[in-house]
Amino acid sequence: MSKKILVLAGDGIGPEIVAEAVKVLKALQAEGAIDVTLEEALVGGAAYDAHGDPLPESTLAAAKAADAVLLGAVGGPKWEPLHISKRPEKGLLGLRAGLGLFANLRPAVLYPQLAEASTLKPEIVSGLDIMIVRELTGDIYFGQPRGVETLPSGERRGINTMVYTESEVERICRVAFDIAMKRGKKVCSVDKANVLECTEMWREVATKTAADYPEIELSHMYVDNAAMQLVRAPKQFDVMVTGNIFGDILSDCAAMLTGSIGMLPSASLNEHGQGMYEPIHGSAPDIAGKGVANPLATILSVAMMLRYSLGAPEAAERIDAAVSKVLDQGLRTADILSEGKRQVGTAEMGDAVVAAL
Ligand SMILES: NC(=O)C1=CN([C@@H]2O[C@H](COP(=O)(O)OP(=O)(O)OC[C@H]3O[C@@H](n4cnc5c(N)ncnc54)[C@H](O)[C@@H]3O)[C@@H](O)[C@H]2O)C=CC1
Ligand SMILES: CC(C)CC(=O)C(=O)O
Ligand SMILES: [Mg+2]
Repeated sequence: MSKKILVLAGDGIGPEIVAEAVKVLKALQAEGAIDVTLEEALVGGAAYDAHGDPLPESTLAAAKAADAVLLGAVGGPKWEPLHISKRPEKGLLGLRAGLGLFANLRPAVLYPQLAEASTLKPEIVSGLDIMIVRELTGDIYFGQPRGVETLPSGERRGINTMVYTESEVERICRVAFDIAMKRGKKVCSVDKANVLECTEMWREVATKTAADYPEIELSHMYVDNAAMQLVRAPKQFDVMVTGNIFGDILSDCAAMLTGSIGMLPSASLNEHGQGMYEPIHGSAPDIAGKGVANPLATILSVAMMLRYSLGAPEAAERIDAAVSKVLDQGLRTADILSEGKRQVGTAEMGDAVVAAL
């Protein structure tokens, strides 16, 4: 039975990097390694331009009907003047909420070939393999009340609210504990329990949930310390579990441990195993249209898709191996270029991965 993949290229570098990931999918399809049907739709700024809505009903319906969604990125300066309800980012958040994608998995792995591309000393990052588990449908990104009001004095007041229920915290912690059971059995829960009551509850629920996982070594860390520790000694971490906004920030921070944000894939899963797969970076308007963006995070997101949602682990392994092989060949996009390596553009990097499958 052919698996349906909805392809949402989005804005900025999104179409460029998604085109390379689609090349990989089509190559595997052509040799019969996978059986997938690709459908395209608009999301983000591209959808707003065409339909006046960053997440048209037709796109959300197609996403709900798909076995998996591949998303490039959304956003850009063109749409920044829009009311926030029409911003491209609302399309992305609407997909996450609409599909119930509460569990965002962000692996930060340093390929040995990129040790010199990291801004940190090789001995600090070599062998790095962290999984950041980010809760994706709660927190201040979705909390109410929110917005900007005008006070009687005439000045404006902006408000956003960090909100979590015990069940939302328990649910994401169980995802993290289950993942850790297949890794190093260590979970660091990141919060700001010394200031924010919401995350004080987070810490209590994480501790309570861990009682069901006696083999898991659970620790807790305040988010400011966690950001520093990620740079100081990142290999102390196995699995990190945290809320939406802290996970957003810490995963970009972790990106630089791997050499570039252009290397980090992600999987966003709901309770039914359906997922949306996207690089953790954005639409990179500063390099959009130049053909220089690194497509590897998006290609590695396809490997996560094949592993987590499409039941094709062998094909996923082939993609991971092909990426490693291309790096062994010395090919580098500008963001991961180092002395003695050959610079290639987005399309050439995608072609090289296809040839290495
Ligand atoms: N999932 C999504 O769709 C996300 C969307 N955004 C949106 O993207 C737009 C730009 O946001 P920024 O803060 O600039 O973040 P960004 O992640 O797009 O770019 C940050 C920096 O990383 C570089 N970069 C990102 N991806 C790269 C790649 N694959 N290869 C080489 N270099 C890469 C960019 O050139 C830029 O210098 C905004 O509209 C923002 O809202 C931001 C984050 C995630
Ligand atoms: C619109 C943003 C929440 C996207 C983002 O920064 C992310 O998901 O990492
Ligand atoms: Mg982010």
